Amino acid sequence: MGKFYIDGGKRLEGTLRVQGGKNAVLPILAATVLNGNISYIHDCPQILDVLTMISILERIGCNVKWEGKTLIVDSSTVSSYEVPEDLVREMRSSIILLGSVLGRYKRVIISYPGGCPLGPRPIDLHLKALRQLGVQIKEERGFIICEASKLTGAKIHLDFPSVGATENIMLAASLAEGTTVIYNAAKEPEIKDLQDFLNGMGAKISGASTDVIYIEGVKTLGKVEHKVIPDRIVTGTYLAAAAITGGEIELTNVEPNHIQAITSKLREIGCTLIEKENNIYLKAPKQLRSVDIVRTQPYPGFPTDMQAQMMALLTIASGTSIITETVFESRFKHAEELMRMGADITIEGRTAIVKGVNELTGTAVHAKDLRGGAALIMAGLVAQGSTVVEGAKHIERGYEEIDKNLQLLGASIRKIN
Ligand SMILES: CC(=O)N[C@H]1[C@@H](OP(=O)(O)OP(=O)(O)OC[C@H]2O[C@@H](n3ccc(=O)[nH]c3=O)[C@H](O)[C@@H]2O)O[C@H](CO)[C@@H](O)[C@@H]1O
Ligand SMILES: C=C(OP(=O)(O)O)C(=O)O
Repeated sequence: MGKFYIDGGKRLEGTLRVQGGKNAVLPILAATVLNGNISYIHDCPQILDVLTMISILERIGCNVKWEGKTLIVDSSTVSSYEVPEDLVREMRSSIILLGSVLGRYKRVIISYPGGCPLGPRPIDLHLKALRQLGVQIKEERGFIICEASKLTGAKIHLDFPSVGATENIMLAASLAEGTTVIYNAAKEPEIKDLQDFLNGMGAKISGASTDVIYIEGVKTLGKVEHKVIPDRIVTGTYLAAAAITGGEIELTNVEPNHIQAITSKLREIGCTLIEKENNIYLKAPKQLRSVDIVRTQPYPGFPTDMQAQMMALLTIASGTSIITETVFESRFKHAEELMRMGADITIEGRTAIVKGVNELTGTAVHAKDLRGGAALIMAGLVAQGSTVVEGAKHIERGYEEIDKNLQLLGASIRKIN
Protein backbone atom coordinates (compact mmCIF):
# COMPACT_ATOMS: atom_id res chain seq x y z
CA MET A 1 0.00 0.00 0.00
CA GLY A 2 1.29 3.51 -0.81
CA LYS A 3 2.50 5.93 1.80
CA PHE A 4 3.36 9.60 2.05
CA TYR A 5 6.74 10.81 3.33
CA ILE A 6 6.68 14.33 4.75
CA ASP A 7 9.47 16.54 6.09
CA GLY A 8 7.76 18.98 8.40
CA GLY A 9 8.39 22.66 8.95
CA LYS A 10 7.70 24.20 5.52
CA ARG A 11 5.25 27.12 5.45
CA LEU A 12 2.55 26.71 2.76
CA GLU A 13 2.37 29.63 0.32
CA GLY A 14 0.84 30.17 -3.11
CA THR A 15 -2.30 29.57 -5.13
CA LEU A 16 -4.17 26.33 -5.85
CA ARG A 17 -7.29 25.42 -7.78
CA VAL A 18 -9.75 23.22 -5.87
CA GLN A 19 -11.06 20.02 -7.52
CA GLY A 20 -14.73 19.21 -8.18
CA GLY A 21 -16.62 17.75 -5.22
CA LYS A 22 -16.43 14.02 -4.44
CA ASN A 23 -19.75 13.97 -2.65
CA ALA A 24 -21.36 15.94 -5.47
CA VAL A 25 -20.03 13.84 -8.33
CA LEU A 26 -20.72 10.38 -6.86
CA PRO A 27 -24.54 10.75 -6.82
CA ILE A 28 -24.31 12.54 -10.18
CA LEU A 29 -22.47 9.54 -11.64
CA ALA A 30 -25.14 7.26 -10.19
CA ALA A 31 -27.79 9.52 -11.78
CA THR A 32 -26.30 9.02 -15.26
CA VAL A 33 -27.98 5.59 -15.29
CA LEU A 34 -31.40 7.26 -15.32
CA ASN A 35 -31.43 9.01 -18.71
CA GLY A 36 -30.43 6.11 -21.00
CA ASN A 37 -28.53 8.81 -22.85
CA ILE A 38 -25.30 10.82 -22.71
CA SER A 39 -24.14 12.85 -19.71
CA TYR A 40 -21.22 15.31 -19.91
CA ILE A 41 -19.79 15.93 -16.46
CA HIS A 42 -17.26 18.76 -16.32
CA ASP A 43 -14.65 19.15 -13.56
CA CYS A 44 -14.97 15.52 -12.53
CA PRO A 45 -12.20 14.83 -9.98
CA GLN A 46 -9.82 11.93 -10.76
CA ILE A 47 -10.00 10.27 -7.36
CA LEU A 48 -10.26 6.61 -6.39
CA ASP A 49 -13.97 6.78 -5.49
CA VAL A 50 -14.76 8.17 -8.94
CA LEU A 51 -12.68 5.41 -10.58
CA THR A 52 -14.59 2.81 -8.55
CA MET A 53 -17.94 4.34 -9.55
CA ILE A 54 -16.81 4.31 -13.21
CA SER A 55 -15.94 0.59 -12.89
CA ILE A 56 -19.45 -0.08 -11.54
CA LEU A 57 -21.06 1.89 -14.37
CA GLU A 58 -18.97 -0.02 -16.93
CA ARG A 59 -19.79 -3.39 -15.35
CA ILE A 60 -23.54 -2.70 -15.64
CA GLY A 61 -23.06 -1.75 -19.30
CA CYS A 62 -22.37 2.01 -19.54
CA ASN A 63 -19.75 3.41 -21.91
CA VAL A 64 -17.54 5.86 -20.07
CA LYS A 65 -14.69 8.03 -21.34
CA TRP A 66 -12.58 10.94 -20.14
CA GLU A 67 -11.92 14.05 -22.22
CA GLY A 68 -9.54 16.04 -20.02
CA LYS A 69 -11.47 16.77 -16.83
CA THR A 70 -14.80 15.98 -18.49
CA LEU A 71 -16.31 12.55 -17.99
CA ILE A 72 -18.73 11.37 -20.67
CA VAL A 73 -21.14 8.60 -19.67
CA ASP A 74 -23.42 6.89 -22.16
CA SER A 75 -26.04 4.84 -20.30
CA SER A 76 -28.05 3.85 -23.38
CA THR A 77 -26.22 0.51 -23.30
CA VAL A 78 -26.95 -0.48 -19.67
CA SER A 79 -27.68 -4.20 -19.60
CA SER A 80 -27.80 -5.17 -15.92
CA TYR A 81 -29.67 -4.16 -12.80
CA GLU A 82 -27.24 -6.08 -10.53
CA VAL A 83 -24.66 -3.83 -8.92
CA PRO A 84 -21.35 -5.77 -8.64
CA GLU A 85 -20.82 -6.91 -5.06
CA ASP A 86 -17.00 -6.61 -4.98
CA LEU A 87 -17.20 -2.91 -5.92
CA VAL A 88 -20.05 -2.13 -3.51
CA ARG A 89 -17.85 -3.56 -0.75
CA GLU A 90 -14.98 -1.33 -1.91
CA MET A 91 -17.01 1.88 -1.79
CA ARG A 92 -19.82 2.35 0.67
CA SER A 93 -21.40 5.22 -1.23
CA SER A 94 -22.17 2.90 -4.17
CA ILE A 95 -25.46 2.37 -2.28
CA ILE A 96 -26.54 5.51 -4.14
CA LEU A 97 -27.06 3.30 -7.21
CA LEU A 98 -30.04 1.81 -5.40
CA GLY A 99 -32.20 4.80 -6.33
CA SER A 100 -30.95 5.31 -9.88
CA VAL A 101 -31.04 1.69 -11.09
CA LEU A 102 -34.44 1.30 -9.45
CA GLY A 103 -35.66 4.50 -11.08
CA ARG A 104 -34.64 3.25 -14.54
CA TYR A 105 -35.48 -0.48 -14.27
CA LYS A 106 -37.94 -0.66 -11.33
CA ARG A 107 -35.66 -3.36 -9.96
CA VAL A 108 -32.17 -3.62 -8.52
CA ILE A 109 -30.00 -6.16 -6.72
CA ILE A 110 -27.23 -4.68 -4.60
CA SER A 111 -25.21 -6.07 -1.73
CA TYR A 112 -25.41 -4.63 1.75
CA PRO A 113 -22.63 -2.03 2.09
CA GLY A 114 -21.81 -3.12 5.65
CA GLY A 115 -19.90 -1.11 8.24
CA CYS A 116 -16.96 1.21 7.71
CA PRO A 117 -14.16 2.81 9.76
CA LEU A 118 -16.62 5.48 10.98
CA GLY A 119 -18.81 2.89 12.74
CA PRO A 120 -22.06 1.31 11.58
CA ARG A 121 -23.77 3.12 8.71
CA PRO A 122 -27.22 1.60 8.39
CA ILE A 123 -29.44 2.27 5.36
CA ASP A 124 -32.78 1.79 7.13
CA LEU A 125 -33.94 5.29 6.17
CA HIS A 126 -33.21 4.64 2.47
CA LEU A 127 -35.17 1.37 2.51
CA LYS A 128 -38.10 2.79 4.49
CA ALA A 129 -38.45 5.64 1.99
CA LEU A 130 -38.24 3.35 -1.05
CA ARG A 131 -40.98 1.15 0.42
CA GLN A 132 -43.15 4.29 0.59
CA LEU A 133 -42.59 4.73 -3.17
CA GLY A 134 -44.04 1.24 -3.69
CA VAL A 135 -40.86 -0.86 -3.77
CA GLN A 136 -40.94 -4.45 -2.49
CA ILE A 137 -37.69 -5.15 -0.68
CA LYS A 138 -36.23 -8.52 0.32
CA GLU A 139 -32.96 -8.89 2.16
CA GLU A 140 -31.25 -12.24 1.45
CA ARG A 141 -27.72 -13.37 2.34
CA GLY A 142 -26.37 -9.82 2.48
CA PHE A 143 -28.14 -8.74 -0.73
CA ILE A 144 -30.96 -6.23 -1.06
CA ILE A 145 -33.41 -7.23 -3.77
CA CYS A 146 -35.80 -4.47 -4.79
CA GLU A 147 -38.70 -4.66 -7.22
CA ALA A 148 -41.67 -2.48 -8.05
CA SER A 149 -44.38 -2.88 -10.66
CA LYS A 150 -44.32 0.93 -10.68
CA LEU A 151 -42.91 3.68 -8.51
CA THR A 152 -45.53 6.05 -7.11
CA GLY A 153 -44.86 9.46 -5.58
CA ALA A 154 -45.34 9.73 -1.81
CA LYS A 155 -44.89 12.08 1.14
CA ILE A 156 -41.75 10.95 2.95
CA HIS A 157 -40.58 12.26 6.30
CA LEU A 158 -36.96 11.39 7.11
CA ASP A 159 -36.26 10.72 10.79
CA PHE A 160 -32.79 12.21 10.21
CA PRO A 161 -31.70 14.43 7.28
CA SER A 162 -29.57 11.68 5.75
CA VAL A 163 -27.61 12.81 2.70
CA GLY A 164 -27.64 9.40 1.01
CA ALA A 165 -31.32 8.72 1.74
CA THR A 166 -32.33 12.14 0.35
CA GLU A 167 -30.31 11.43 -2.81
CA ASN A 168 -31.69 7.92 -3.26
CA ILE A 169 -35.26 9.23 -2.98
CA MET A 170 -34.57 12.00 -5.52
CA LEU A 171 -33.10 9.45 -7.94
CA ALA A 172 -35.88 6.90 -7.57
CA ALA A 173 -38.68 9.49 -7.64
CA SER A 174 -37.54 11.38 -10.76
CA LEU A 175 -39.20 8.81 -13.04
CA ALA A 176 -42.02 7.83 -10.63
CA GLU A 177 -45.72 8.48 -11.24
CA GLY A 178 -46.90 11.56 -9.36
CA THR A 179 -45.17 13.87 -6.91
CA THR A 180 -42.84 12.94 -4.06
CA VAL A 181 -42.23 15.33 -1.17
CA ILE A 182 -39.25 14.79 1.17
CA TYR A 183 -39.65 16.42 4.57
CA ASN A 184 -36.58 16.90 6.80
CA ALA A 185 -34.40 16.46 3.71
CA ALA A 186 -30.64 16.94 3.87
CA LYS A 187 -29.65 20.50 2.90
CA GLU A 188 -26.03 19.87 1.83
CA PRO A 189 -24.86 21.80 -1.28
CA GLU A 190 -24.30 18.44 -2.99
CA ILE A 191 -28.08 17.82 -2.87
CA LYS A 192 -28.64 21.06 -4.80
CA ASP A 193 -25.99 20.01 -7.33
CA LEU A 194 -27.80 16.69 -7.82
CA GLN A 195 -31.09 18.58 -8.27
CA ASP A 196 -29.44 20.80 -10.91
CA PHE A 197 -27.98 17.76 -12.72
CA LEU A 198 -31.30 15.89 -12.72
CA ASN A 199 -33.21 18.99 -13.83
CA GLY A 200 -30.64 19.37 -16.62
CA MET A 201 -31.82 15.93 -17.84
CA GLY A 202 -35.45 17.04 -17.69
CA ALA A 203 -36.45 16.11 -14.12
CA LYS A 204 -38.81 18.43 -12.20
CA ILE A 205 -37.27 18.90 -8.77
CA SER A 206 -37.37 21.95 -6.52
CA GLY A 207 -36.58 22.82 -2.93
CA ALA A 208 -33.02 21.47 -2.64
CA SER A 209 -31.05 23.52 -0.04
CA THR A 210 -34.20 23.68 2.09
CA ASP A 211 -35.58 20.86 4.19
CA VAL A 212 -38.54 20.18 1.89
CA ILE A 213 -37.83 18.83 -1.60
CA TYR A 214 -40.51 18.30 -4.29
CA ILE A 215 -39.98 15.78 -7.08
CA GLU A 216 -42.63 15.73 -9.78
CA GLY A 217 -42.17 12.46 -11.67
CA VAL A 218 -41.58 12.70 -15.44
CA LYS A 219 -41.83 10.01 -18.13
CA THR A 220 -38.36 10.30 -19.70
CA LEU A 221 -35.04 11.99 -19.15
CA GLY A 222 -32.50 13.08 -21.77
CA LYS A 223 -28.97 14.28 -22.50
CA VAL A 224 -27.31 16.55 -19.93
CA GLU A 225 -24.21 18.71 -19.51
CA HIS A 226 -23.14 19.85 -16.05
CA LYS A 227 -20.18 21.28 -14.10
CA VAL A 228 -19.65 19.76 -10.66
CA ILE A 229 -19.50 22.19 -7.72
CA PRO A 230 -16.12 22.72 -6.00
CA ASP A 231 -15.26 20.31 -3.18
CA ARG A 232 -15.99 22.18 0.04
CA ILE A 233 -14.14 19.64 2.21
CA VAL A 234 -11.02 19.74 0.02
CA THR A 235 -11.24 23.55 0.22
CA GLY A 236 -11.43 23.35 4.01
CA THR A 237 -8.57 20.85 4.15
CA TYR A 238 -6.13 23.04 2.15
CA LEU A 239 -7.12 26.11 4.21
CA ALA A 240 -6.48 24.14 7.40
CA ALA A 241 -3.19 22.81 6.03
CA ALA A 242 -2.04 26.37 5.33
CA ALA A 243 -3.18 27.44 8.79
CA ILE A 244 -1.27 24.66 10.59
CA THR A 245 1.98 25.66 8.85
CA GLY A 246 1.55 29.38 9.62
CA GLY A 247 1.09 29.89 5.87
CA GLU A 248 -0.67 32.20 3.44
CA ILE A 249 -2.60 30.79 0.47
CA GLU A 250 -5.26 31.60 -2.07
CA LEU A 251 -7.63 28.93 -3.36
CA THR A 252 -9.53 29.30 -6.63
CA ASN A 253 -12.65 27.43 -7.79
CA VAL A 254 -14.20 27.86 -4.35
CA GLU A 255 -17.79 28.47 -3.23
CA PRO A 256 -17.27 30.58 -0.05
CA ASN A 257 -20.97 30.30 0.91
CA HIS A 258 -20.63 26.52 1.22
CA ILE A 259 -17.85 26.72 3.83
CA GLN A 260 -19.10 29.30 6.32
CA ALA A 261 -19.05 26.82 9.22
CA ILE A 262 -15.39 26.11 8.44
CA THR A 263 -14.24 29.68 7.79
CA SER A 264 -15.92 30.91 10.95
CA LYS A 265 -13.88 28.37 13.03
CA LEU A 266 -10.69 29.30 11.17
CA ARG A 267 -11.32 32.95 12.08
CA GLU A 268 -11.96 31.97 15.71
CA ILE A 269 -8.54 30.33 15.90
CA GLY A 270 -6.92 33.50 14.63
CA CYS A 271 -6.70 33.20 10.81
CA THR A 272 -7.43 36.12 8.49
CA LEU A 273 -9.69 35.15 5.59
CA ILE A 274 -10.80 37.19 2.61
CA GLU A 275 -13.64 35.77 0.50
CA LYS A 276 -14.20 36.74 -3.12
CA GLU A 277 -16.81 35.37 -5.49
CA ASN A 278 -14.97 32.13 -6.33
CA ASN A 279 -11.70 32.57 -4.42
CA ILE A 280 -10.61 32.56 -0.84
CA TYR A 281 -7.43 33.89 0.78
CA LEU A 282 -6.09 32.77 4.17
CA LYS A 283 -3.26 34.10 6.28
CA ALA A 284 -2.42 32.22 9.45
CA PRO A 285 -1.48 33.91 12.73
CA LYS A 286 1.90 33.26 14.43
CA GLN A 287 0.09 31.22 17.11
CA LEU A 288 -3.26 29.44 16.63
CA ARG A 289 -5.84 29.82 19.42
CA SER A 290 -8.09 27.07 20.84
CA VAL A 291 -11.88 27.09 20.33
CA ASP A 292 -14.44 26.41 23.04
CA ILE A 293 -16.49 24.04 20.95
CA VAL A 294 -16.56 22.33 17.56
CA ARG A 295 -19.77 20.35 17.18
CA THR A 296 -20.33 18.39 13.98
CA GLN A 297 -23.83 18.64 12.55
CA PRO A 298 -25.68 18.23 9.26
CA TYR A 299 -25.25 21.21 6.88
CA PRO A 300 -25.14 24.15 7.52
CA GLY A 301 -23.52 22.99 10.78
CA PHE A 302 -19.82 22.16 11.07
CA PRO A 303 -19.17 19.21 8.69
CA THR A 304 -18.15 15.88 10.19
CA ASP A 305 -15.88 15.50 7.13
CA MET A 306 -13.72 18.40 8.50
CA GLN A 307 -13.63 17.19 12.11
CA ALA A 308 -10.32 15.31 11.84
CA GLN A 309 -8.55 18.18 10.04
CA MET A 310 -9.85 20.64 12.68
CA MET A 311 -8.53 18.34 15.40
CA ALA A 312 -5.07 18.33 13.80
CA LEU A 313 -5.09 22.15 13.83
CA LEU A 314 -6.16 22.35 17.45
CA THR A 315 -3.38 20.02 18.62
CA ILE A 316 -0.94 22.96 18.34
CA ALA A 317 -3.33 25.79 19.30
CA SER A 318 -2.81 27.60 22.62
CA GLY A 319 -5.36 26.38 25.17
CA THR A 320 -7.94 23.57 25.31
CA SER A 321 -10.60 22.84 22.68
CA ILE A 322 -13.62 20.54 22.83
CA ILE A 323 -14.75 18.63 19.72
CA THR A 324 -18.06 16.76 19.72
CA GLU A 325 -18.89 14.33 16.90
CA THR A 326 -22.67 13.99 16.61
CA VAL A 327 -23.06 12.60 13.08
CA PHE A 328 -21.04 9.34 13.21
CA GLU A 329 -20.72 6.94 16.11
CA SER A 330 -17.00 6.31 15.83
CA ARG A 331 -15.00 8.97 14.03
CA PHE A 332 -11.96 9.60 16.24
CA LYS A 333 -9.53 6.96 14.91
CA HIS A 334 -7.12 9.72 13.85
CA ALA A 335 -6.82 10.91 17.48
CA GLU A 336 -4.67 7.96 18.57
CA GLU A 337 -2.34 8.50 15.60
CA LEU A 338 -2.08 12.23 16.39
CA MET A 339 -1.21 11.27 19.98
CA ARG A 340 1.67 9.16 18.63
CA MET A 341 2.99 12.43 17.19
CA GLY A 342 2.80 14.13 20.61
CA ALA A 343 -0.76 15.53 20.62
CA ASP A 344 -2.57 15.71 23.97
CA ILE A 345 -6.08 14.37 23.30
CA THR A 346 -8.57 12.68 25.62
CA ILE A 347 -11.58 10.90 24.14
CA GLU A 348 -14.73 10.64 26.23
CA GLY A 349 -17.45 8.93 24.18
CA ARG A 350 -18.29 11.26 21.33
CA THR A 351 -16.20 14.13 22.72
CA ALA A 352 -12.50 14.84 22.25
CA ILE A 353 -10.67 17.21 24.57
CA VAL A 354 -7.65 18.63 22.78
CA LYS A 355 -4.99 20.43 24.84
CA GLY A 356 -2.66 22.38 22.59
CA VAL A 357 1.03 21.36 22.72
CA ASN A 358 4.08 23.36 21.59
CA GLU A 359 5.04 20.98 18.84
CA LEU A 360 4.31 17.64 17.16
CA THR A 361 7.05 15.15 16.33
CA GLY A 362 7.24 13.16 13.11
CA THR A 363 6.83 9.37 13.24
CA ALA A 364 5.12 6.56 11.29
CA VAL A 365 1.31 6.78 11.48
CA HIS A 366 -1.59 4.99 9.77
CA ALA A 367 -4.42 6.60 7.84
CA LYS A 368 -7.48 4.49 8.68
CA ASP A 369 -9.99 6.59 6.76
CA LEU A 370 -10.08 9.43 4.24
CA ARG A 371 -10.31 12.56 6.40
CA GLY A 372 -8.32 11.09 9.28
CA GLY A 373 -5.57 10.49 6.72
CA ALA A 374 -5.72 14.10 5.53
CA ALA A 375 -5.43 15.22 9.17
CA LEU A 376 -2.26 13.11 9.59
CA ILE A 377 -0.70 14.68 6.49
CA MET A 378 -1.49 18.10 7.99
CA ALA A 379 0.16 17.10 11.27
CA GLY A 380 3.20 15.86 9.30
CA LEU A 381 3.50 19.25 7.56
CA VAL A 382 4.11 21.00 10.88
CA ALA A 383 5.84 18.21 12.87
CA GLN A 384 9.53 18.27 13.78
CA GLY A 385 11.38 15.83 11.55
CA SER A 386 9.90 13.25 9.18
CA THR A 387 6.46 11.66 9.17
CA VAL A 388 5.35 8.62 7.21
CA VAL A 389 1.58 8.36 6.63
CA GLU A 390 0.69 4.81 5.62
CA GLY A 391 -2.60 3.96 3.94
CA ALA A 392 -2.39 6.44 1.04
CA LYS A 393 -5.30 4.77 -0.74
CA HIS A 394 -7.75 5.98 1.90
CA ILE A 395 -6.64 9.57 1.26
CA GLU A 396 -6.69 9.11 -2.51
CA ARG A 397 -10.37 8.13 -2.31
CA GLY A 398 -11.15 11.83 -2.07
CA TYR A 399 -8.08 14.00 -2.73
CA GLU A 400 -6.77 14.43 -6.27
CA GLU A 401 -2.94 14.52 -6.30
CA ILE A 402 -2.65 15.77 -2.72
CA ASP A 403 1.12 15.28 -2.76
CA LYS A 404 1.61 17.34 -5.95
CA ASN A 405 -0.77 20.07 -4.77
CA LEU A 406 1.01 20.42 -1.44
CA GLN A 407 4.39 20.44 -3.24
CA LEU A 408 3.09 23.33 -5.37
CA LEU A 409 2.42 25.21 -2.13
CA GLY A 410 5.97 24.53 -0.91
CA ALA A 411 5.55 21.38 1.22
CA SER A 412 8.13 18.63 1.28
CA ILE A 413 5.95 15.56 0.65
CA ARG A 414 6.29 12.60 -1.69
CA LYS A 415 4.35 9.43 -2.29
CA ILE A 416 6.02 6.02 -2.37
CA ASN A 417 4.08 3.08 -3.73
C1 LIG B 1 -20.72 10.08 -0.51
C2 LIG B 1 -21.23 11.05 0.49
O1 LIG B 1 -21.91 12.01 0.15
N1 LIG B 1 -20.84 10.87 1.75
C3 LIG B 1 -21.21 11.81 2.76
C4 LIG B 1 -22.61 11.50 3.26
O2 LIG B 1 -22.60 10.15 3.73
P1 LIG B 1 -24.00 9.42 4.02
O3 LIG B 1 -24.95 9.74 2.94
O4 LIG B 1 -23.69 8.00 4.30
O5 LIG B 1 -24.41 10.14 5.36
P2 LIG B 1 -25.84 10.22 6.06
O6 LIG B 1 -26.23 11.65 6.14
O7 LIG B 1 -26.77 9.27 5.40
O8 LIG B 1 -25.50 9.64 7.50
C5 LIG B 1 -25.42 10.42 8.66
C6 LIG B 1 -25.77 9.58 9.88
O9 LIG B 1 -27.06 9.00 9.71
C7 LIG B 1 -27.03 7.62 9.94
N2 LIG B 1 -28.00 6.94 9.04
C8 LIG B 1 -28.00 7.26 7.71
C9 LIG B 1 -28.87 6.61 6.86
C10 LIG B 1 -29.76 5.64 7.38
O10 LIG B 1 -30.55 5.02 6.66
N3 LIG B 1 -29.72 5.37 8.71
C11 LIG B 1 -28.86 5.99 9.56
O11 LIG B 1 -28.85 5.72 10.76
C12 LIG B 1 -25.59 7.22 9.59
O12 LIG B 1 -25.22 6.01 10.21
C13 LIG B 1 -24.81 8.40 10.10
O13 LIG B 1 -24.57 8.26 11.48
O14 LIG B 1 -22.95 12.41 4.29
C14 LIG B 1 -22.11 12.32 5.45
C15 LIG B 1 -22.64 13.27 6.49
O15 LIG B 1 -22.50 14.57 6.09
C16 LIG B 1 -20.65 12.63 5.05
O16 LIG B 1 -19.82 12.40 6.15
C17 LIG B 1 -20.22 11.75 3.90
O17 LIG B 1 -18.96 12.22 3.40
C1 LIG C 1 -17.08 9.84 4.96
C2 LIG C 1 -16.79 10.27 3.74
O1 LIG C 1 -17.16 9.69 2.58
P1 LIG C 1 -18.03 8.35 2.32
O2 LIG C 1 -19.42 8.65 2.70
O3 LIG C 1 -17.88 8.18 0.86
O4 LIG C 1 -17.40 7.28 3.17
C3 LIG C 1 -16.02 11.52 3.53
O5 LIG C 1 -16.03 12.02 2.38
O6 LIG C 1 -15.39 12.02 4.48
